[in-house]
Amino acid sequence: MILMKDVIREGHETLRKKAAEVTFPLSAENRQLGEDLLEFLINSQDPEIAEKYDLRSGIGIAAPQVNRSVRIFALYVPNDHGDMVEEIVVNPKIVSHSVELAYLPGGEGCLSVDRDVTGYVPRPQRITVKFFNLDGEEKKMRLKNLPAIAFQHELDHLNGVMFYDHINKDNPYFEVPNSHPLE
Ligand SMILES: Cc1nc(NNC(=O)[C@H](CC2CCCC2)CN(O)CO)c(F)c(N2CCN3CCOC[C@@H]3C2)n1
Ligand code: NI
Repeated sequence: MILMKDVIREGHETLRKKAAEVTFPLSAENRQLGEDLLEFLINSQDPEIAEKYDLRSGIGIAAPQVNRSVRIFALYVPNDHGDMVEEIVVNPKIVSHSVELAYLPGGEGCLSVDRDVTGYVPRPQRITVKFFNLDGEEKKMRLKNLPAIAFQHELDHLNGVMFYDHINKDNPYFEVPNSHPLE
């Protein structure tokens, strides 16, 4: 199982690399990696397991964060209806996105960042994405609000981008035009 000791922290060069696409059929290790990433999120949201193994709670985690520079991440995040978006995402692409932006009023954090970095991270509020599952089947999905923000945060990790790269340097709480806080 993935533990916090396996999560690399800012300053590690892998976090700033562009991760490589994977080919199908997946190697046993890449399949196992995808499963381990999702298992970490589920464990991290279970109060007993999280406490027992000292896990920080997560709704997303990307392979580069455990020092594997491949285009795989996992999501385990509630949507607006409280249903869990539970996905192992391989070779993702955003195919279209809304003009409207959204941001978390409390800002974002990151399992690879051991400090509070304040400020709004404006991202498209709605996205249409394509990716493959572990079996190489292509999936197309429309996401909005928290699942959309999480997907984009994880996709950033595959491109060596950290959430604070998006924060306005001059005014971290700048209300980007046409952006809405997610309550
Ligand atoms: C917003 C939030 N961020 C949590 N952590 N940070 C993360 O997931 C980082 C990724 C997120 C940061 C902003 C968008 C993506 C990890 N990142 O570094 C991966 O690249 C949470 F844990 C969390 N929730 C709300 C839902 N709750 C359901 C019940 O269980 C607890 C859970 C807590 N919401
Ligand atoms: Ni992160």
